Amino acid sequence: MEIIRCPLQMQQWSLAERRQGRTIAFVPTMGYLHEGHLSLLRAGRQRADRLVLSIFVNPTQFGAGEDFDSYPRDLDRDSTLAQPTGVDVIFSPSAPQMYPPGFATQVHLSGLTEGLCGASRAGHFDGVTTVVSKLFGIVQPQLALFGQKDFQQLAVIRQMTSDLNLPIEIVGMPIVRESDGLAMSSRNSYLTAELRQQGLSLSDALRQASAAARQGQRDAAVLLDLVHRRIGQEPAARIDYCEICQAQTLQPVSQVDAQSVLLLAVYFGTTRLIDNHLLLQPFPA
Ligand SMILES: Nc1ncnc2c1ncn2[C@@H]1O[C@H](COP(=O)(O)OP(=O)(O)OP(=O)(O)O)[C@@H](O)[C@H]1O
Ligand SMILES: CC(C)(CO)[C@@H](O)C(=O)[O-]
Ligand code: BAL
Repeated sequence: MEIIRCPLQMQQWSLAERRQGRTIAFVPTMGYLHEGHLSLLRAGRQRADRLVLSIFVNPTQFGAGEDFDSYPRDLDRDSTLAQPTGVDVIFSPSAPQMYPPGFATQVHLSGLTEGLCGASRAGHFDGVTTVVSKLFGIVQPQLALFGQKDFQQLAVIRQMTSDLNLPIEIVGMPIVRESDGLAMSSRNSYLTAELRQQGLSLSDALRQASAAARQGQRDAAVLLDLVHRRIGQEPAARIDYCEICQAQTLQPVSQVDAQSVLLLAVYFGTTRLIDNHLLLQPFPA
């Protein structure tokens, strides 16, 4: 496994592999790896000849006052975790290598980016679409894998890839959870034991709403009320958003059907956690 820091060197590596007729799968991350990331890597390993992981805490997708400075970073730890999955290259550039003086381009997607995380994190998705466009240009993958935990991000990347005619297959992967249901996230490392316990209310609320929907309750307002009441039991919880949306358009719905997804973002103290579930699918045990 090689660690490459220079974008040009990464691109040359990829172009050489492609000239040899080899396919490249790509998993973009911000590092501090957990089983969610590793599941993407294992799936990528099975689907292509070469596997590239990027680790880059992208400053442009963090707003003022967000956790860019405190975001966990540990490349040695990440290398140790990534190696057994069969990663060929970890691409880990610095911010000045990605955004040298004079950098002036922004990729902006309208519509899908406007609600949910886009509404509460101004400029976030411009940062994501711009950096992912750059990473795609540098890594030159045929395939890129993203987690459904970042449901809106996956929808945005799919549309961007289609709108820009990028010859890259976007693969969405299921949410990996801890045994008690908490969705894995690098940000879980911020939580005290007490806040982590309260954070379980996210998956618990999704589970309860899914059970109610599958038992026949299709009124979105009733299901959202159930979620508010469950999360409201936690003293440190502050709901950022709680919406039931159509999975492709991300527009709110009033009646639940097979395409309805319940999306949550909740602060526990200063830590913001996200989670979601397609309501009529059984919630994982
Ligand atoms: N629990 C998970 N299951 C599946 N995929 C995940 C999970 N958590 C993150 N991913 C995916 O890993 C990729 C990289 O995400 P990122 O590095 O931001 O990790 P994260 O743990 O979500 O961090 P954060 O704390 O920023 O939410 C994204 O495609 C994301 O959807
Ligand atoms: C896709 C991504 C790596 C872009 O910085 C990031 O948003 C993430 O980790 O989900
Ligand atoms: N997983 C999305 C990256 C972010 O929160 O900025």
